[in-house]
Amino acid sequence: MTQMPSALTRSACLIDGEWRKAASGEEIVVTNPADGSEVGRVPSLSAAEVEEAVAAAERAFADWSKRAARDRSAILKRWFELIVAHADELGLMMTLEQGKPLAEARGEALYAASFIEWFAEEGKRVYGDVIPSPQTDKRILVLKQPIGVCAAITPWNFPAAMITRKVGPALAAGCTMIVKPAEQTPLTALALGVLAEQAGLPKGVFQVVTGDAKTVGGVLTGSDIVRKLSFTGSTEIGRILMAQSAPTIKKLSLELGGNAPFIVFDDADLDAAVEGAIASKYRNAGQTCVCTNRIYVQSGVYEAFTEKLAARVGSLSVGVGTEPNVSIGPLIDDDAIEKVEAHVADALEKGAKVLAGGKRHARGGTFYEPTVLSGVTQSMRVAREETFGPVAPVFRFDTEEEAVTMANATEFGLAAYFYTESARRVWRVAEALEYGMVGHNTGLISNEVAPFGGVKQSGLGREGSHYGIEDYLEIKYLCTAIG
Ligand SMILES: NC(=O)c1ccc[n+]([C@@H]2O[C@H](COP(=O)([O-])OP(=O)(O)OC[C@H]3O[C@@H](n4cnc5c(N)ncnc54)[C@H](O)[C@@H]3O)[C@@H](O)[C@H]2O)c1
Ligand SMILES: O=C[C@H](O)CS(=O)(=O)O
Repeated sequence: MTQMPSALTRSACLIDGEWRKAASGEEIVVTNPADGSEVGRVPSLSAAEVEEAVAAAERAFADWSKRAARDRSAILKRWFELIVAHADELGLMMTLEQGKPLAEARGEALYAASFIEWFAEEGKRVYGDVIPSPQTDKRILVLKQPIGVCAAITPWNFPAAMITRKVGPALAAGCTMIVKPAEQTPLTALALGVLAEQAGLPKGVFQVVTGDAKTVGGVLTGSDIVRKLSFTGSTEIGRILMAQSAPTIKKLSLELGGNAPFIVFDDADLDAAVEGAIASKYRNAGQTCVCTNRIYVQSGVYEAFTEKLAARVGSLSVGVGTEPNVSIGPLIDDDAIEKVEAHVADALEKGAKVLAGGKRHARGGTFYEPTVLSGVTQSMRVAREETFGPVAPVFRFDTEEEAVTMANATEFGLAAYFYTESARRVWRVAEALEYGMVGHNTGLISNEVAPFGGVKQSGLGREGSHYGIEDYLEIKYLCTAIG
Protein backbone atom coordinates (compact mmCIF):
# COMPACT_ATOMS: atom_id res chain seq x y z
CA MET A 1 0.00 0.00 0.00
CA THR A 2 1.55 3.34 -1.06
CA GLN A 3 2.03 5.59 1.97
CA MET A 4 1.93 9.37 2.32
CA PRO A 5 5.47 10.88 2.39
CA SER A 6 6.01 11.16 6.16
CA ALA A 7 8.24 14.26 6.06
CA LEU A 8 5.38 16.40 4.73
CA THR A 9 2.41 14.65 6.34
CA ARG A 10 0.78 16.26 9.37
CA SER A 11 -2.30 15.20 11.32
CA ALA A 12 -2.54 18.61 12.96
CA CYS A 13 -3.47 22.13 11.92
CA LEU A 14 -0.99 25.00 11.58
CA ILE A 15 -2.13 27.69 14.02
CA ASP A 16 0.09 30.56 15.17
CA GLY A 17 3.25 28.66 14.29
CA GLU A 18 2.21 25.50 16.15
CA TRP A 19 0.91 22.14 14.92
CA ARG A 20 -2.26 21.60 16.92
CA LYS A 21 -4.89 18.91 17.18
CA ALA A 22 -8.48 19.65 18.17
CA ALA A 23 -8.87 19.86 21.94
CA SER A 24 -11.87 17.57 21.55
CA GLY A 25 -9.72 14.95 19.84
CA GLU A 26 -12.25 14.93 16.97
CA GLU A 27 -10.74 14.08 13.59
CA ILE A 28 -11.67 13.88 9.92
CA VAL A 29 -10.55 10.70 8.15
CA VAL A 30 -8.96 11.27 4.73
CA THR A 31 -9.44 8.46 2.22
CA ASN A 32 -7.99 7.46 -1.13
CA PRO A 33 -10.76 7.76 -3.77
CA ALA A 34 -9.19 4.88 -5.71
CA ASP A 35 -9.98 2.27 -3.04
CA GLY A 36 -11.50 4.01 -0.01
CA SER A 37 -8.46 3.24 2.16
CA GLU A 38 -7.50 5.65 4.93
CA VAL A 39 -4.51 7.82 3.99
CA GLY A 40 -4.54 10.20 6.95
CA ARG A 41 -6.48 12.06 9.64
CA VAL A 42 -6.77 15.79 10.37
CA PRO A 43 -8.32 17.71 13.28
CA SER A 44 -11.95 18.76 13.33
CA LEU A 45 -11.42 22.12 15.04
CA SER A 46 -13.99 23.91 17.13
CA ALA A 47 -15.15 27.43 16.32
CA ALA A 48 -13.12 28.73 19.27
CA GLU A 49 -9.95 27.14 17.89
CA VAL A 50 -10.56 28.74 14.49
CA GLU A 51 -11.07 32.07 16.26
CA GLU A 52 -7.59 31.60 17.76
CA ALA A 53 -6.19 31.36 14.23
CA VAL A 54 -8.00 34.56 13.29
CA ALA A 55 -6.48 36.34 16.30
CA ALA A 56 -3.02 35.01 15.40
CA ALA A 57 -3.42 36.25 11.82
CA GLU A 58 -4.31 39.70 13.12
CA ARG A 59 -1.23 39.78 15.37
CA ALA A 60 1.02 38.62 12.52
CA PHE A 61 -0.40 41.25 10.14
CA ALA A 62 1.05 44.10 12.23
CA ASP A 63 4.62 43.11 11.37
CA TRP A 64 4.19 41.28 8.05
CA SER A 65 2.38 44.20 6.40
CA LYS A 66 5.13 46.62 7.38
CA ARG A 67 7.99 44.55 6.02
CA ALA A 68 9.62 45.72 2.80
CA ALA A 69 8.07 44.01 -0.21
CA ARG A 70 11.56 42.81 -1.09
CA ASP A 71 11.81 40.99 2.25
CA ARG A 72 8.44 39.32 1.81
CA SER A 73 9.47 38.40 -1.72
CA ALA A 74 12.65 36.69 -0.53
CA ILE A 75 10.71 34.40 1.82
CA LEU A 76 8.11 33.63 -0.86
CA LYS A 77 10.89 32.72 -3.30
CA ARG A 78 12.30 30.26 -0.77
CA TRP A 79 8.81 28.76 -0.42
CA PHE A 80 8.60 28.48 -4.23
CA GLU A 81 11.95 26.68 -4.36
CA LEU A 82 10.90 24.25 -1.62
CA ILE A 83 7.61 23.42 -3.35
CA VAL A 84 9.49 22.71 -6.58
CA ALA A 85 12.07 20.61 -4.72
CA HIS A 86 9.24 18.55 -3.17
CA ALA A 87 7.05 18.29 -6.28
CA ASP A 88 7.31 14.50 -6.30
CA GLU A 89 6.17 14.14 -2.69
CA LEU A 90 3.41 16.73 -3.09
CA GLY A 91 2.30 14.99 -6.28
CA LEU A 92 2.10 11.65 -4.50
CA MET A 93 0.05 13.23 -1.70
CA MET A 94 -2.42 14.65 -4.24
CA THR A 95 -2.71 11.34 -6.06
CA LEU A 96 -3.39 9.52 -2.80
CA GLU A 97 -6.01 11.97 -1.47
CA GLN A 98 -7.55 13.30 -4.70
CA GLY A 99 -6.93 10.50 -7.20
CA LYS A 100 -5.40 12.30 -10.17
CA PRO A 101 -2.62 10.43 -12.02
CA LEU A 102 0.88 11.07 -10.67
CA ALA A 103 2.06 12.96 -13.76
CA GLU A 104 -0.90 15.36 -13.46
CA ALA A 105 -0.39 15.67 -9.72
CA ARG A 106 3.29 16.51 -10.05
CA GLY A 107 2.34 19.00 -12.74
CA GLU A 108 -0.08 20.61 -10.33
CA ALA A 109 2.65 20.95 -7.70
CA LEU A 110 4.76 22.90 -10.20
CA TYR A 111 1.70 24.90 -11.29
CA ALA A 112 1.02 25.71 -7.64
CA ALA A 113 4.63 26.79 -7.16
CA SER A 114 4.39 29.11 -10.17
CA PHE A 115 1.86 31.33 -8.35
CA ILE A 116 4.23 31.78 -5.42
CA GLU A 117 7.10 32.65 -7.77
CA TRP A 118 4.92 35.02 -9.83
CA PHE A 119 3.55 36.95 -6.86
CA ALA A 120 6.92 37.07 -5.10
CA GLU A 121 7.81 39.41 -7.95
CA GLU A 122 4.44 41.12 -8.37
CA GLY A 123 4.55 42.15 -4.70
CA LYS A 124 7.49 44.38 -5.47
CA ARG A 125 5.51 46.30 -8.11
CA VAL A 126 2.47 47.50 -6.16
CA TYR A 127 2.56 51.01 -7.57
CA GLY A 128 0.32 53.95 -6.64
CA ASP A 129 -0.35 57.21 -8.49
CA VAL A 130 0.45 60.90 -8.29
CA ILE A 131 -2.48 62.82 -9.82
CA PRO A 132 -2.11 66.45 -11.04
CA SER A 133 -4.00 68.56 -8.49
CA PRO A 134 -6.71 71.06 -9.53
CA GLN A 135 -5.46 73.28 -6.67
CA THR A 136 -1.86 74.49 -6.79
CA ASP A 137 -1.52 74.28 -3.00
CA LYS A 138 -2.42 70.61 -2.84
CA ARG A 139 -0.91 67.35 -3.91
CA ILE A 140 -2.96 64.26 -4.72
CA LEU A 141 -1.55 60.77 -4.22
CA VAL A 142 -2.96 57.25 -4.44
CA LEU A 143 -1.48 54.63 -2.13
CA LYS A 144 -2.14 50.89 -2.21
CA GLN A 145 -2.11 49.05 1.11
CA PRO A 146 -2.75 45.42 2.10
CA ILE A 147 -6.35 44.65 3.03
CA GLY A 148 -5.45 42.84 6.26
CA VAL A 149 -6.45 39.37 7.51
CA CYS A 150 -7.73 37.19 4.66
CA ALA A 151 -9.40 33.78 4.53
CA ALA A 152 -9.52 31.21 1.75
CA ILE A 153 -11.87 28.26 1.31
CA THR A 154 -10.67 25.90 -1.41
CA PRO A 155 -11.92 22.87 -3.39
CA TRP A 156 -10.66 19.28 -3.58
CA ASN A 157 -9.95 19.10 -7.31
CA PHE A 158 -6.68 21.08 -7.17
CA PRO A 159 -5.45 20.59 -3.59
CA ALA A 160 -2.31 22.71 -4.02
CA ALA A 161 -2.83 25.21 -6.87
CA MET A 162 -6.17 26.57 -5.63
CA ILE A 163 -4.41 27.45 -2.37
CA THR A 164 -1.25 29.08 -3.73
CA ARG A 165 -3.30 31.03 -6.32
CA LYS A 166 -4.76 32.84 -3.30
CA VAL A 167 -2.00 32.72 -0.71
CA GLY A 168 0.66 33.95 -3.15
CA PRO A 169 -0.91 37.36 -3.90
CA ALA A 170 -2.22 37.76 -0.34
CA LEU A 171 1.17 37.35 1.32
CA ALA A 172 3.02 39.28 -1.41
CA ALA A 173 0.65 42.22 -0.82
CA GLY A 174 1.38 42.12 2.93
CA CYS A 175 -1.80 40.34 4.04
CA THR A 176 -2.02 37.28 6.27
CA MET A 177 -4.05 34.25 5.22
CA ILE A 178 -6.04 31.46 6.91
CA VAL A 179 -6.88 28.56 4.60
CA LYS A 180 -9.66 26.00 5.03
CA PRO A 181 -8.96 23.25 2.48
CA ALA A 182 -11.59 20.78 1.29
CA GLU A 183 -12.23 17.97 3.76
CA GLN A 184 -11.34 15.47 1.03
CA THR A 185 -7.83 16.88 0.42
CA PRO A 186 -6.40 18.58 3.54
CA LEU A 187 -3.05 16.78 3.66
CA THR A 188 -1.60 18.63 0.67
CA ALA A 189 -2.61 21.96 2.23
CA LEU A 190 -0.90 21.03 5.50
CA ALA A 191 2.20 19.95 3.54
CA LEU A 192 2.33 23.44 2.03
CA GLY A 193 2.34 24.67 5.63
CA VAL A 194 5.33 22.47 6.43
CA LEU A 195 7.25 23.98 3.52
CA ALA A 196 6.11 27.50 4.44
CA GLU A 197 7.65 27.05 7.89
CA GLN A 198 10.90 25.83 6.32
CA ALA A 199 10.87 28.87 4.02
CA GLY A 200 10.78 31.15 7.06
CA LEU A 201 7.22 32.49 6.91
CA PRO A 202 6.62 34.03 10.34
CA LYS A 203 4.03 32.39 12.59
CA GLY A 204 0.47 33.42 11.91
CA VAL A 205 1.15 34.67 8.38
CA PHE A 206 -0.07 31.46 6.72
CA GLN A 207 -2.33 29.11 8.69
CA VAL A 208 -4.24 25.97 7.72
CA VAL A 209 -7.40 25.00 9.64
CA THR A 210 -9.48 21.89 9.08
CA GLY A 211 -12.87 20.82 10.36
CA ASP A 212 -16.56 20.86 9.68
CA ALA A 213 -17.05 23.19 6.70
CA LYS A 214 -20.02 25.06 8.17
CA THR A 215 -18.28 25.53 11.54
CA VAL A 216 -14.98 26.76 10.10
CA GLY A 217 -16.68 28.74 7.34
CA GLY A 218 -19.02 30.32 9.86
CA VAL A 219 -16.08 31.76 11.78
CA LEU A 220 -14.18 32.92 8.69
CA THR A 221 -17.21 34.61 7.11
CA GLY A 222 -18.59 35.99 10.38
CA SER A 223 -15.44 37.53 11.85
CA ASP A 224 -15.03 41.28 11.35
CA ILE A 225 -11.25 40.81 11.70
CA VAL A 226 -11.29 38.85 8.43
CA ARG A 227 -11.49 41.59 5.81
CA LYS A 228 -11.46 39.41 2.70
CA LEU A 229 -12.68 35.98 1.69
CA SER A 230 -11.40 34.18 -1.42
CA PHE A 231 -13.48 31.12 -2.31
CA THR A 232 -13.07 28.55 -5.03
CA GLY A 233 -15.78 25.95 -5.37
CA SER A 234 -19.35 25.47 -6.51
CA THR A 235 -21.63 28.37 -7.32
CA GLU A 236 -24.13 27.00 -4.79
CA ILE A 237 -21.67 27.34 -1.90
CA GLY A 238 -20.37 30.60 -3.29
CA ARG A 239 -23.84 32.10 -2.90
CA ILE A 240 -23.99 30.93 0.73
CA LEU A 241 -20.58 32.36 1.59
CA MET A 242 -21.40 35.63 -0.14
CA ALA A 243 -24.51 35.98 2.02
CA GLN A 244 -22.61 35.06 5.21
CA SER A 245 -19.96 37.68 4.38
CA ALA A 246 -22.48 40.46 3.81
CA PRO A 247 -22.92 41.55 7.47
CA THR A 248 -19.19 42.41 7.70
CA ILE A 249 -18.95 43.80 4.14
CA LYS A 250 -16.04 41.54 3.26
CA LYS A 251 -14.13 41.96 0.00
CA LEU A 252 -14.83 38.80 -2.03
CA SER A 253 -13.09 36.80 -4.71
CA LEU A 254 -15.28 33.98 -6.04
CA GLU A 255 -14.04 31.33 -8.49
CA LEU A 256 -17.13 29.24 -9.05
CA GLY A 257 -18.69 26.65 -11.30
CA GLY A 258 -18.41 26.41 -15.05
CA ASN A 259 -20.15 24.92 -18.09
CA ALA A 260 -17.57 25.36 -20.84
CA PRO A 261 -18.62 25.12 -24.50
CA PHE A 262 -16.13 23.79 -27.06
CA ILE A 263 -17.08 24.87 -30.61
CA VAL A 264 -15.66 23.20 -33.74
CA PHE A 265 -16.33 25.03 -37.00
CA ASP A 266 -16.26 23.46 -40.47
CA ASP A 267 -12.89 25.06 -41.25
CA ALA A 268 -11.20 23.80 -38.07
CA ASP A 269 -8.08 21.62 -38.03
CA LEU A 270 -9.95 18.50 -36.88
CA ASP A 271 -6.94 16.63 -35.51
CA ALA A 272 -5.97 19.69 -33.46
CA ALA A 273 -9.57 20.09 -32.32
CA VAL A 274 -9.71 16.47 -31.17
CA GLU A 275 -6.48 16.86 -29.18
CA GLY A 276 -7.77 20.10 -27.69
CA ALA A 277 -11.03 18.44 -26.71
CA ILE A 278 -9.16 15.55 -25.06
CA ALA A 279 -6.92 17.95 -23.12
CA SER A 280 -9.80 20.15 -21.99
CA LYS A 281 -12.37 17.44 -21.31
CA TYR A 282 -10.50 14.60 -19.61
CA ARG A 283 -7.95 16.46 -17.46
CA ASN A 284 -8.37 15.32 -13.82
CA ALA A 285 -11.06 12.89 -15.08
CA GLY A 286 -13.13 15.89 -16.17
CA GLN A 287 -13.07 17.37 -12.67
CA THR A 288 -11.84 20.87 -13.38
CA CYS A 289 -13.89 24.06 -13.46
CA VAL A 290 -12.65 24.87 -16.98
CA CYS A 291 -13.23 21.40 -18.44
CA THR A 292 -15.21 21.36 -21.65
CA ASN A 293 -18.77 20.46 -20.65
CA ARG A 294 -20.46 20.74 -24.09
CA ILE A 295 -18.95 20.16 -27.56
CA TYR A 296 -20.70 21.91 -30.47
CA VAL A 297 -19.64 20.70 -33.95
CA GLN A 298 -20.72 22.28 -37.24
CA SER A 299 -22.68 19.93 -39.48
CA GLY A 300 -20.07 19.71 -42.24
CA VAL A 301 -17.55 17.99 -39.94
CA TYR A 302 -19.83 16.43 -37.30
CA GLU A 303 -19.37 12.79 -38.33
CA ALA A 304 -15.63 13.17 -39.02
CA PHE A 305 -14.98 14.88 -35.69
CA THR A 306 -17.06 12.52 -33.54
CA GLU A 307 -15.46 9.49 -35.18
CA LYS A 308 -11.95 10.82 -34.54
CA LEU A 309 -12.81 11.83 -30.97
CA ALA A 310 -14.36 8.46 -30.09
CA ALA A 311 -11.32 6.61 -31.46
CA ARG A 312 -8.94 8.81 -29.48
CA VAL A 313 -10.98 8.50 -26.28
CA GLY A 314 -10.92 4.73 -26.64
CA SER A 315 -7.13 4.86 -26.19
CA LEU A 316 -7.30 6.61 -22.81
CA SER A 317 -6.28 4.34 -19.95
CA VAL A 318 -8.27 4.22 -16.70
CA GLY A 319 -6.58 3.24 -13.47
CA VAL A 320 -5.16 4.08 -10.07
CA GLY A 321 -3.15 7.29 -10.24
CA THR A 322 0.01 5.67 -8.84
CA GLU A 323 0.08 3.13 -11.68
CA PRO A 324 2.18 3.95 -14.78
CA ASN A 325 0.64 5.37 -17.97
CA VAL A 326 -2.78 6.11 -16.43
CA SER A 327 -4.79 8.93 -18.09
CA ILE A 328 -8.01 8.80 -16.08
CA GLY A 329 -8.13 8.26 -12.32
CA PRO A 330 -11.15 7.71 -10.07
CA LEU A 331 -13.83 10.32 -9.47
CA ILE A 332 -13.66 11.90 -6.04
CA ASP A 333 -16.60 10.11 -4.44
CA ASP A 334 -19.89 8.23 -4.91
CA ASP A 335 -21.89 11.43 -5.36
CA ALA A 336 -19.62 12.40 -8.25
CA ILE A 337 -20.01 9.12 -10.16
CA GLU A 338 -23.75 9.01 -9.51
CA LYS A 339 -24.08 12.51 -11.03
CA VAL A 340 -22.12 11.38 -14.11
CA GLU A 341 -24.32 8.29 -14.44
CA ALA A 342 -27.47 10.41 -14.13
CA HIS A 343 -26.28 12.80 -16.84
CA VAL A 344 -25.50 9.95 -19.24
CA ALA A 345 -28.79 8.18 -18.51
CA ASP A 346 -30.77 11.39 -19.06
CA ALA A 347 -29.04 12.01 -22.39
CA LEU A 348 -29.65 8.44 -23.60
CA GLU A 349 -33.31 8.58 -22.57
CA LYS A 350 -33.68 11.72 -24.69
CA GLY A 351 -32.06 10.24 -27.78
CA ALA A 352 -28.28 10.54 -27.44
CA LYS A 353 -26.03 7.65 -28.55
CA VAL A 354 -22.86 6.27 -26.92
CA LEU A 355 -19.82 6.42 -29.22
CA ALA A 356 -17.31 5.52 -26.47
CA GLY A 357 -17.57 4.45 -22.81
CA GLY A 358 -20.96 5.19 -21.30
CA LYS A 359 -20.75 3.23 -18.06
CA ARG A 360 -18.81 2.56 -14.86
CA HIS A 361 -15.36 1.08 -15.48
CA ALA A 362 -14.73 -2.59 -14.80
CA ARG A 363 -12.38 -1.57 -11.96
CA GLY A 364 -15.48 -0.66 -9.95
CA GLY A 365 -15.54 1.96 -7.20
CA THR A 366 -15.65 5.47 -8.62
CA PHE A 367 -13.86 4.67 -11.89
CA TYR A 368 -15.88 5.71 -14.96
CA GLU A 369 -15.12 5.00 -18.61
CA PRO A 370 -14.13 8.08 -20.64
CA THR A 371 -17.29 8.69 -22.62
CA VAL A 372 -18.40 10.33 -25.88
CA LEU A 373 -22.10 10.91 -26.62
CA SER A 374 -23.51 11.95 -30.02
CA GLY A 375 -26.93 13.28 -30.93
CA VAL A 376 -26.97 15.51 -27.84
CA THR A 377 -29.48 18.38 -27.60
CA GLN A 378 -30.05 21.45 -25.44
CA SER A 379 -32.94 19.67 -23.69
CA MET A 380 -30.54 17.35 -21.85
CA ARG A 381 -29.06 17.87 -18.37
CA VAL A 382 -25.53 17.84 -19.79
CA ALA A 383 -26.40 21.08 -21.60
CA ARG A 384 -27.47 22.89 -18.42
CA GLU A 385 -25.45 21.33 -15.58
CA GLU A 386 -21.73 20.95 -14.89
CA THR A 387 -21.09 17.21 -15.26
CA PHE A 388 -17.67 17.28 -13.56
CA GLY A 389 -16.76 13.90 -15.02
CA PRO A 390 -15.19 12.26 -18.14
CA VAL A 391 -18.21 12.69 -20.44
CA ALA A 392 -18.04 14.53 -23.79
CA PRO A 393 -21.55 15.31 -25.11
CA VAL A 394 -21.40 16.35 -28.79
CA PHE A 395 -24.07 18.69 -30.17
CA ARG A 396 -24.58 19.57 -33.85
CA PHE A 397 -25.02 23.13 -35.22
CA ASP A 398 -25.39 24.76 -38.64
CA THR A 399 -24.56 28.45 -38.33
CA GLU A 400 -22.03 30.51 -36.33
CA GLU A 401 -24.89 32.49 -34.78
CA GLU A 402 -26.60 29.29 -33.63
CA ALA A 403 -23.38 28.00 -32.04
CA VAL A 404 -22.71 31.21 -30.11
CA THR A 405 -26.34 31.42 -28.96
CA MET A 406 -26.25 27.84 -27.62
CA ALA A 407 -22.81 28.36 -26.07
CA ASN A 408 -24.05 31.42 -24.17
CA ALA A 409 -27.32 29.78 -23.03
CA THR A 410 -26.13 29.19 -19.44
CA GLU A 411 -25.88 31.11 -16.16
CA PHE A 412 -22.18 30.24 -16.09
CA GLY A 413 -19.41 32.18 -17.79
CA LEU A 414 -16.01 30.80 -16.85
CA ALA A 415 -14.19 29.30 -19.88
CA ALA A 416 -15.08 28.69 -23.55
CA TYR A 417 -13.12 27.23 -26.46
CA PHE A 418 -13.44 27.28 -30.23
CA TYR A 419 -11.54 26.01 -33.25
CA THR A 420 -11.47 27.82 -36.58
CA GLU A 421 -8.84 28.86 -39.11
CA SER A 422 -10.66 32.08 -40.02
CA ALA A 423 -9.07 35.21 -38.55
CA ARG A 424 -12.27 37.19 -39.01
CA ARG A 425 -14.25 34.53 -37.16
CA VAL A 426 -11.77 34.57 -34.25
CA TRP A 427 -12.67 38.17 -33.47
CA ARG A 428 -16.42 37.74 -34.00
CA VAL A 429 -16.71 34.63 -31.81
CA ALA A 430 -14.21 35.64 -29.11
CA GLU A 431 -16.05 38.91 -28.55
CA ALA A 432 -19.52 37.32 -28.67
CA LEU A 433 -18.82 34.54 -26.14
CA GLU A 434 -20.00 35.56 -22.63
CA TYR A 435 -17.09 34.05 -20.70
CA GLY A 436 -14.19 35.32 -18.63
CA MET A 437 -11.66 33.20 -20.50
CA VAL A 438 -11.67 32.04 -24.14
CA GLY A 439 -9.31 29.57 -25.81
CA HIS A 440 -8.92 29.70 -29.61
CA ASN A 441 -7.38 26.59 -31.17
CA THR A 442 -6.35 25.37 -27.72
CA GLY A 443 -8.03 23.47 -24.90
CA LEU A 444 -5.54 24.47 -22.21
CA ILE A 445 -5.55 28.08 -21.01
CA SER A 446 -4.50 27.95 -17.35
CA ASN A 447 -1.25 29.54 -16.22
CA GLU A 448 0.02 31.99 -13.59
CA VAL A 449 0.46 35.00 -15.88
CA ALA A 450 -3.09 35.33 -17.27
CA PRO A 451 -6.18 36.63 -15.44
CA PHE A 452 -8.18 33.54 -14.41
CA GLY A 453 -11.84 34.05 -13.60
CA GLY A 454 -15.41 34.10 -14.78
CA VAL A 455 -18.42 36.30 -15.46
CA LYS A 456 -22.12 35.82 -14.73
CA GLN A 457 -22.54 33.14 -12.01
CA SER A 458 -19.01 31.79 -12.41
CA GLY A 459 -17.64 34.30 -9.99
CA LEU A 460 -16.10 37.64 -9.12
CA GLY A 461 -12.55 38.85 -9.54
CA ARG A 462 -9.43 37.42 -11.18
CA GLU A 463 -6.60 35.23 -9.92
CA GLY A 464 -3.07 35.06 -11.28
CA SER A 465 -1.61 37.70 -13.62
CA HIS A 466 -0.80 41.24 -12.47
CA TYR A 467 -4.53 41.67 -11.85
CA GLY A 468 -4.51 38.98 -9.14
CA ILE A 469 -2.78 41.04 -6.47
CA GLU A 470 -5.24 43.95 -6.75
CA ASP A 471 -7.88 41.93 -4.90
CA TYR A 472 -5.64 41.93 -1.80
CA LEU A 473 -5.04 45.69 -1.79
CA GLU A 474 -7.03 48.72 -0.67
CA ILE A 475 -6.67 52.06 -2.49
CA LYS A 476 -6.03 55.06 -0.22
CA TYR A 477 -6.34 58.59 -1.56
CA LEU A 478 -4.06 61.16 0.14
CA CYS A 479 -4.66 64.87 -0.38
CA THR A 480 -1.94 67.02 1.18
CA ALA A 481 -1.98 70.81 1.38
CA ILE A 482 1.47 72.31 0.74
CA GLY A 483 0.48 75.99 0.74
N1 LIG B 1 -13.65 28.67 -10.79
C1 LIG B 1 -12.64 27.95 -10.35
O1 LIG B 1 -11.46 28.35 -10.40
C2 LIG B 1 -12.92 26.60 -9.74
C3 LIG B 1 -11.83 25.78 -9.43
C4 LIG B 1 -12.09 24.52 -8.89
C5 LIG B 1 -13.40 24.09 -8.63
N2 LIG B 1 -14.42 24.93 -8.96
C6 LIG B 1 -15.81 24.48 -8.76
O2 LIG B 1 -15.92 23.79 -7.49
C7 LIG B 1 -16.87 22.75 -7.62
C8 LIG B 1 -16.28 21.43 -7.18
O3 LIG B 1 -15.49 21.58 -6.02
P1 LIG B 1 -16.10 21.22 -4.61
O4 LIG B 1 -16.99 20.04 -4.72
O5 LIG B 1 -15.00 21.17 -3.61
O6 LIG B 1 -16.98 22.51 -4.31
P2 LIG B 1 -17.77 22.84 -2.97
O7 LIG B 1 -18.36 24.15 -3.22
O8 LIG B 1 -18.65 21.74 -2.53
O9 LIG B 1 -16.62 22.95 -1.82
C9 LIG B 1 -15.60 23.90 -1.96
C10 LIG B 1 -15.08 24.24 -0.57
O10 LIG B 1 -16.14 24.84 0.15
C11 LIG B 1 -16.29 24.21 1.40
N3 LIG B 1 -17.68 24.30 1.82
C12 LIG B 1 -18.74 23.57 1.41
N4 LIG B 1 -19.86 23.99 2.04
C13 LIG B 1 -19.50 25.01 2.86
C14 LIG B 1 -20.18 25.86 3.78
N5 LIG B 1 -21.50 25.74 3.99
N6 LIG B 1 -19.48 26.79 4.47
C15 LIG B 1 -18.15 26.92 4.27
N7 LIG B 1 -17.43 26.15 3.42
C16 LIG B 1 -18.11 25.21 2.72
C17 LIG B 1 -15.81 22.80 1.17
O11 LIG B 1 -15.43 22.20 2.40
C18 LIG B 1 -14.62 23.06 0.27
O12 LIG B 1 -13.51 23.44 1.05
C19 LIG B 1 -17.28 22.72 -9.09
O13 LIG B 1 -18.46 23.45 -9.27
C20 LIG B 1 -16.15 23.43 -9.79
O14 LIG B 1 -16.54 24.02 -11.00
C21 LIG B 1 -14.22 26.17 -9.50
O1 LIG C 1 -10.72 23.64 -11.56
C1 LIG C 1 -10.23 24.63 -12.10
C2 LIG C 1 -8.88 25.10 -11.66
O2 LIG C 1 -8.80 26.47 -11.78
C3 LIG C 1 -7.81 24.28 -12.27
S1 LIG C 1 -6.89 25.06 -13.54
O3 LIG C 1 -6.46 26.37 -13.00
O4 LIG C 1 -7.69 25.20 -14.75
O5 LIG C 1 -5.72 24.16 -13.80
